[in-house]
Amino acid sequence: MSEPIILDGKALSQKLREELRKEVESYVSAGYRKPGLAVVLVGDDPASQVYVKNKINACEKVGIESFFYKLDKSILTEELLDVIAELNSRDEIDGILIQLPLPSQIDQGEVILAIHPDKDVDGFHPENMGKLVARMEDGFIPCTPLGIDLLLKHYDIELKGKDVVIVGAGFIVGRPLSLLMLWRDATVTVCHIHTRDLKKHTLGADILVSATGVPGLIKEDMVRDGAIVIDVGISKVDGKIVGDVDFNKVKGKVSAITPVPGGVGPMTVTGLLMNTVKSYRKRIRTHSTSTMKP
Ligand SMILES: Nc1nc2c(c(=O)[nH]1)N[C@@H](CN(C=O)c1ccc(C(=O)N[C@@H](CCC(=O)O)C(=O)O)cc1)CN2
Repeated sequence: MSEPIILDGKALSQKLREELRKEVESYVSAGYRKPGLAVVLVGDDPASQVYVKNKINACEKVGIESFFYKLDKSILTEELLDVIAELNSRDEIDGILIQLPLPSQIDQGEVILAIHPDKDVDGFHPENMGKLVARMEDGFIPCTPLGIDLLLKHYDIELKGKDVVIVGAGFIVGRPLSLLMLWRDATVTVCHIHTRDLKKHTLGADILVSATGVPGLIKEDMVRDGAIVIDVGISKVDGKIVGDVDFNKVKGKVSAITPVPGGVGPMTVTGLLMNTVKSYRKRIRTHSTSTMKP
């Protein structure tokens, strides 16, 4: 097999973020306020701290103002709901991001329901998940599925009629991605912890997506010759960031593959920026008198 195409999420992110930066700049030059994103981190999980820092830095580069809330790990659901109610009511905030996972005493479902669907730039609120099912363009698509879709589109990878196999049925990636791939007219299989013969399914994939966080789960003999492999996993092994896919062996068999790092991860952050600007565009159109600079 010849060398695979490396699906470079870092390079595509740079291009898309530059386009967003120019768009934001044009609104601000026309007298509008900057877009605003509230970033809420509860507790001190080291990986979450890194992701939040990356998101805040990325916001700054495209001209989105971020409002950072660092809350104590012992905070109660009701206290977090109060913070969200305040963020829902603030005009200068277009998007609310609650970094997941939350500490175990917090009711994650209640928290997601409390975010106003128009500011739910993570796309996790049932109204936005419903819009994904209903194929309504005005909803927010969760950031990792959105990032994967943009990456596939950029590399002209056709989805219609393709067999897409997703390993991992989590709330953040696997489940919403399955809906998005259906929207794109793919034939979708979702494998999970109770799947009996994982290899039987993965070998049937034209496009294989793994989102489990189990390093090295996807081995060479589980991938069909010429398949496209999207690795969403991020784990640390011996101080190195690795994905779910045994990259060095699998890359010899496939036609295209995402690296870790530098593949889906940066596209997740780009998806968040795109959703925030999408919310901003809509909100400055509907509240243009109150959002114009004096
Ligand atoms: N509210 C949310 N919480 C979480 C989400 C989410 O979409 N919304 N997704 C994941 C983590 N995540 C975003 O928050 C995320 C993970 C990884 C990356 C990334 O850029 N990874 C880099 C490597 C970064 C490193 O140095 O560790 C890469 O792959 O190149 C961005 C975002 C869980 N929580």
